[in-house]
Amino acid sequence: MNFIQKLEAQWATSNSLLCVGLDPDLTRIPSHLQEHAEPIYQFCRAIVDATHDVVCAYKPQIAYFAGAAAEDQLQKLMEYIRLEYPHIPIILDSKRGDIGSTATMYAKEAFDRYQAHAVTINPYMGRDSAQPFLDRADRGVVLLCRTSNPGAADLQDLEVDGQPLYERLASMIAQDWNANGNCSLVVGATWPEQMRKLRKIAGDMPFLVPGVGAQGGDVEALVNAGQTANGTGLIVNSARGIIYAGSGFDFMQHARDAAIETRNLINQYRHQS
Ligand SMILES: O=C(O)c1cc(=O)[nH]c(=O)n1[C@@H]1O[C@H](COP(=O)(O)O)[C@@H](O)[C@H]1O
Repeated sequence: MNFIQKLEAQWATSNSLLCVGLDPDLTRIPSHLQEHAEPIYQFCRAIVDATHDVVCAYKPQIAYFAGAAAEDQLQKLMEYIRLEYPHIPIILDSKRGDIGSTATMYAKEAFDRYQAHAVTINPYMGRDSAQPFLDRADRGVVLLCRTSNPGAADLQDLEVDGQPLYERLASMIAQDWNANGNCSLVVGATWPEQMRKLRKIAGDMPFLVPGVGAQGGDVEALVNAGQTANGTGLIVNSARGIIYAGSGFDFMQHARDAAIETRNLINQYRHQS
């Protein structure tokens, strides 16, 4: 089963388009976990156990692990999820992008070392920088297109022959780079208008949509703009809004409640398949 098939199966069985972002900041992890030998792993594992039946995917962000010299805890977490919840796709968020020979090593890192089902990459270095990832037909390649941050327009909206660069990129990916059918696009929740146009360009290609919760994206607007005809097509990511919903001994329950609330809000605006 390739990444897209796995995602489609999980969309259907979970009835959820919610992806919980695993961005474990040591300064925000509940104090009772701080003394543990592996606080980041313990925190993320508890969040996963509390939300596994509410999500379509998990997205660990590598910087939160690498910045704390805790890549071993990321590896352990990925193993845990694969073993306990093998049906849930894991998208490793590492936004890699480099010349082909180095990109080959980054693909190895994501798909062989961490055994991620999919990885985020930055495609703005061009096709050859994405190729080592695209060649792994069984894995997903999630390419930055129109990002959620306030500065997204600075470069991504520059016009090329009268069309914004991010739209050109989306067409290129849909018509050419997606030969193995393993591509998805990152489209920020904060830009529903742009998302609507991208949905027309990209057909049913899945969109990873960060920016709800802490970044304030409008769930109704994004679901209306980005869902496909069967009411799927979206991996709606929220990290801080869910994982830090509570900070005491019962942080898992608060995370679960926040995840259920976000899933239900998303579902409210979905077409019925
Ligand atoms: O690739 C991403 O996941 C990503 C792309 C983007 O355009 N904006 C964005 O926020 N992200 C990531 O999505 C997560 C958002 O986290 P919260 O704002 O806490 O929900 C972070 O891990 C970001 O690195």
